[in-house]
Amino acid sequence: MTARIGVITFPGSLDDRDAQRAIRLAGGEPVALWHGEHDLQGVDALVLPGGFSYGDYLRAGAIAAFAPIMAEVKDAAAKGMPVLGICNGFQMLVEAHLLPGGLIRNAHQQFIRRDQRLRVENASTAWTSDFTAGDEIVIPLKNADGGYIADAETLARVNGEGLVTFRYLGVNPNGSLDDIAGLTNERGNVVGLMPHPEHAVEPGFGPGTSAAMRSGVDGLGFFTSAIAAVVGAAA
Ligand SMILES: NC(=O)CC[C@H](N)C(=O)O
Repeated sequence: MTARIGVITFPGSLDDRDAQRAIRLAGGEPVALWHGEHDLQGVDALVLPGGFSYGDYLRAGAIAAFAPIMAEVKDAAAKGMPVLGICNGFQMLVEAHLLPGGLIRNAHQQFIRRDQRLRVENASTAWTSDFTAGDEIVIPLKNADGGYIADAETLARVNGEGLVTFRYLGVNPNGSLDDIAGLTNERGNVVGLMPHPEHAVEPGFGPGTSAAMRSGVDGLGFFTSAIAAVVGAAA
C-alpha cells in the first residue's frame, strides 16, 4: 500500500507545499486538506505545516487550534493516527492541548533562522522510528515564537516519561526550557517540533553540515518513519 498523508492548509500556511513534497520524496502520497472542512479524506497520517496561520494573531497557533478540521484531527489523534506538527503546526498542537506546555516569543525577541543541530531523544514515536536515540541531526529553524515553556510539574513529567523527542544542541536558540525542541504524547503518535524537517529532504538543498549519516537530508527520516508506521499497521 502507499501511505496517504494529509497536509492541512490554514490561511497563512507557508510550508504546506514543502511538506507535501517531503511526503512524496519519502515514498508516500500527499493529500491536500483544508482547515475549513470536516473531512480528512481517509488519510493514514496528518501533517500540520509551518507558517503564520491567521497571521499569528492572539498567539501563534491559537486561532488555528479552533479551526473546523481540528475536531477531526483531535479524534484521529485519540485513535492513534500519526500526527506531526511542524513549527506553526507544533504551536497548534500545543494550543489544542494535544501536546503539553506552551510556546512563547523567542527569548531575544527576534525572528530567528538558522541550521539547527538537534539530538534525537526518543526514537520510539511514529515520526522518529527511523532514527536512533542519541542521533544528531541538522535541520532548519525559522520562527519568532519557539520558546518552550511548561510548569514545573509538566516539565518533570515530559522529561521523566521520555516525551522530549528532540533537544537543541550547541546553542539553545530561543530560551526553551531544558533545551526542548520537540515533544511527543504518551502514545507516541503525536509529535511536534519547532525546526523544519520538510526543508531537509533533498541532497543539495538541506543543511550540509550534519554530523549524522543523513547529511542534508536529515528531515527525510520523519516521513519514512510515519510511512513505515502506517504500512506496518495495515499489514
Ligand atoms: N516557521 C514557522 O512555522 C513560524 C511559526 C510562527 N509564525 C512563528 O514565527 O513562530
